[in-house]
Amino acid sequence: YFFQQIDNIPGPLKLPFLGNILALPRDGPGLLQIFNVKWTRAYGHIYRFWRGMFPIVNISSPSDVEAILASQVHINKSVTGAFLLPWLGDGLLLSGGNKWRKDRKLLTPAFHFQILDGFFDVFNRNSQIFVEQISKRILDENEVDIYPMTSRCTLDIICEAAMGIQINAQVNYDSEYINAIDRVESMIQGRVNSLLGLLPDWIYFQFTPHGRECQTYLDIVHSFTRKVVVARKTIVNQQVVDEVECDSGPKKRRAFLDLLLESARNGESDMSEADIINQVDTFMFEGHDTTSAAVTWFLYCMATHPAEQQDRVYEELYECFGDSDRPCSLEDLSKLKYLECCIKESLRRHPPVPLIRRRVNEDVRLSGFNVPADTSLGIQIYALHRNEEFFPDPEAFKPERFQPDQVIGRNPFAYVPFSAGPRNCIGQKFAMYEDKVIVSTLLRQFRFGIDVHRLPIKESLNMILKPEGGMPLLIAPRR
Ligand code: HEM
Repeated sequence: YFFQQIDNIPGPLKLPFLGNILALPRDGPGLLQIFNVKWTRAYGHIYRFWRGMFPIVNISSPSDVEAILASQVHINKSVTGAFLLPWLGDGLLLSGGNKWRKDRKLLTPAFHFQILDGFFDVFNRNSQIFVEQISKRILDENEVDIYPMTSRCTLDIICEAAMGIQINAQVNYDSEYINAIDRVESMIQGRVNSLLGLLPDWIYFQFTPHGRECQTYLDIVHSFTRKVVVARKTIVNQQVVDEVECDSGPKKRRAFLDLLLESARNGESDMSEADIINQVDTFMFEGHDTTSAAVTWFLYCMATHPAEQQDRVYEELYECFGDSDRPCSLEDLSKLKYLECCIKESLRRHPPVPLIRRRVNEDVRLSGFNVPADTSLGIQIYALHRNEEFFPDPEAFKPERFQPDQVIGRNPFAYVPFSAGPRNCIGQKFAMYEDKVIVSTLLRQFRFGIDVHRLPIKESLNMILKPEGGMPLLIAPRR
């Protein structure tokens, strides 16, 4: 019954046992094209393919996306999420059922509006260091690959804001952790879409060179996060907790990690040390790699549209800040309406999370097909955001699509860069504030351009949508 229902859904011809695995390209740009462009054009907004004997159904129409994301039933991750377990464990991103519900409830207060207000000094200080690093680099480099720099800036921010630890990755540039994360991500992606994905973990990690190399990088990542937890635990045990001024007077800023450590210490949660480390691995990854991709693609959009959109954003910033170098506040952000439209349009064209994975918990009808329980689903945000019915001329960068009058009446599930429904991004507000502070600080100081011979920069399908080969930009000081 299961196989028959799946094969009712259109999709590419499959081979016995191997399914379509041999048709999948090895490289990220190739994978992005085949899933989001080639197969979506050939078979429509719902299609199936076979990873060996395991079927995967990819969807990209707003009504199907709504049926899954808005549901309280289909909240578990698909079996392909299991490939991430050796890295992230069952932290918030991968856990399911009651564990996920309990953890989500515990962690939500760490991202409350009033708490986020207290992080502006962290956002501003690190953005300023970013400006200083760029200023140094442009003294003797024509082009600057901005991507590794944004990764270090966002890593510094998540470590300080959420973990309460300063690691100064922007200044001490050689970050073994960032390099290891890059390798782990692309090796996992390489495994999922190749014959290696058909091997169980114990064979893959012990007996294949690919698996052994991946394990080396996983060890680097885990030893880094363990150090972060140990360092913060020492501080929390000494009762040294940062204080910040909030509207309602001085308030304790409870770094996300403090919340985990304190609730475990006071017996308010049953989180073991291993559980805490899984959450830290999850938030360190989700909290820095996504925002760094968002900032990088935004700067790409500005660099490729210098005269119209970039100048208009600068004028808006100038109106708000004039010539001053003062830090950016929450109140300033509410005035930067055009900047917000540009950020949203950049998140549409280049969604940092291009694919969400779910397991269907009970039979569901999608686009007229019965999709049986236990099917692995891929929600293709990248293809969804390029649906011409909702976004005509989808490849064009048109920030006006997000002006209030244009948004009215648009299906809210046509645009979901932060996902939606009960398992939406817990860090959405944090990410938007951080993104706005970083890019507004950079654009107040520099004008961004790009050598036309570099165009287009290819997008690579990984867990995060990354620029293939980096993001070399031409950067000139404004003043
Ligand atoms: C522009 C930046 C960001 C984007 C585009 C983004 C996008 C997303 C998306 C699409 C999901 C759903 C993933 C899925 O269901 O598989 C998600 C989940 C999540 N995000 Fe983000 N994210 C961003 C920033 C952040 C930040 C800054 C944090 C932490 C501080 C964070 C933490 C998480 C966590 C923990 C989840 C899992 C939530 C759950 O399943 O309950 N994200 N994010």
